[in-house]
Amino acid sequence: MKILVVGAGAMGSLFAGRLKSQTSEVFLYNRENPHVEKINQCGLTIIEQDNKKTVIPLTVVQEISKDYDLVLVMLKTHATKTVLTQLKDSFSSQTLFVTMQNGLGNLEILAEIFPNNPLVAGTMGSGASVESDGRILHRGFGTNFIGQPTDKRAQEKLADFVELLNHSGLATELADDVQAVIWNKLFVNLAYNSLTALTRLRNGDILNTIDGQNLLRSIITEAIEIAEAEGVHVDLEKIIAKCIKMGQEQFPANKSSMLMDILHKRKTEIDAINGAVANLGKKHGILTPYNDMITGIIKVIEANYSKQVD
Ligand SMILES: NC(=O)C1=CN([C@@H]2O[C@H](COP(=O)(O)OP(=O)(O)OC[C@H]3O[C@@H](n4cnc5c(N)ncnc54)[C@H](OP(=O)(O)O)[C@@H]3O)[C@@H](O)[C@H]2O)C=CC1
Ligand SMILES: CC(C)(CO)C(=O)C(=O)O
Repeated sequence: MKILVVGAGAMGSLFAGRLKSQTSEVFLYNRENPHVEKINQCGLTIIEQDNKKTVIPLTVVQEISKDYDLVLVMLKTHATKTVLTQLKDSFSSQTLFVTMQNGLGNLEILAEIFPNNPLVAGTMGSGASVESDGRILHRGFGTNFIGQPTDKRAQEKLADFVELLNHSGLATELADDVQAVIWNKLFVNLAYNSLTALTRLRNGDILNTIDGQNLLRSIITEAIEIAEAEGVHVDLEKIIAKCIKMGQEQFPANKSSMLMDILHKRKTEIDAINGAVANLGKKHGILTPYNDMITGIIKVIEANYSKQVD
């Protein structure tokens, strides 16, 4: 099975690097940048949990041939439309697209670009950050989940893909209720991504203070009301306890993807995360003051990077 990972940042590098230990038929796509150049010259270095380094030969391509069986989308949500629209004609209608990006609306973006292809969404429990060009820190160790495509051939491809991920050490399960999976991951991102981006802390450090824990609780509580209004049923106390446990055990040392965007003065995924909850609140007539304020503050930061005072 020939696999293309689109987006060679933290997660694209991690997944492609791990898959490469199982199959030679994995490629990464990204526009040229210093991280990409370093991978092509020296291989990808993954710094693992025990700080052991693995160097994996990988190729990051800028040209795509038509014969990819499966495309794993590892872009930031706001880049998906632009990047995949540019590449649109490079794929056959049989290619299975898998998005495991954070936030709401990812499958819908793919469906707009590839209305005739098999598509499936999922979530990542893994976590990583690009530490320097060609080097990533692997610091998130939860389970990944992927829904089931309707198409029979796509189901077979996905089963092979999930097997490769599991053999590569990235624990991955197929999920029957992909909406529940997406919302469960959203609760995590609503709290950790926004709070780490605003405080410049690693995930686990949000939990060091009662104030941090209370903020996590307030942000998630608001979102649970929205989830219910969208037909997704969740138990408030169970979800909050689960999010805290994950922050303590699965990814405490990770620098969240939104923190990395803020540190590198890039656009964040706030619109697909806290902004999406705030928008759904408006749709359902439910107040979401915490998510509104967080979205507003992140947007003010994004719009004023060049004016920041050190
Ligand atoms: N990091 C983490 O721990 C986790 C992240 N996620 C999710 O995974 C997804 C990917 O995140 P992550 O890997 O952290 O993101 P990164 O920012 O590290 O990587 C994104 C990649 O997309 C590339 N890209 C963006 N725009 C373009 C473009 N126009 N053309 C070509 N390439 C482009 C970037 O290249 P360039 O640098 O040149 O712009 C970069 O290599 C996100 O949805 C995130 O929320 C989920 C779980 C954990
Ligand atoms: C789970 C978490 C918070 C790991 O850092 C993540 O999904 C992210 O950083 O985007």
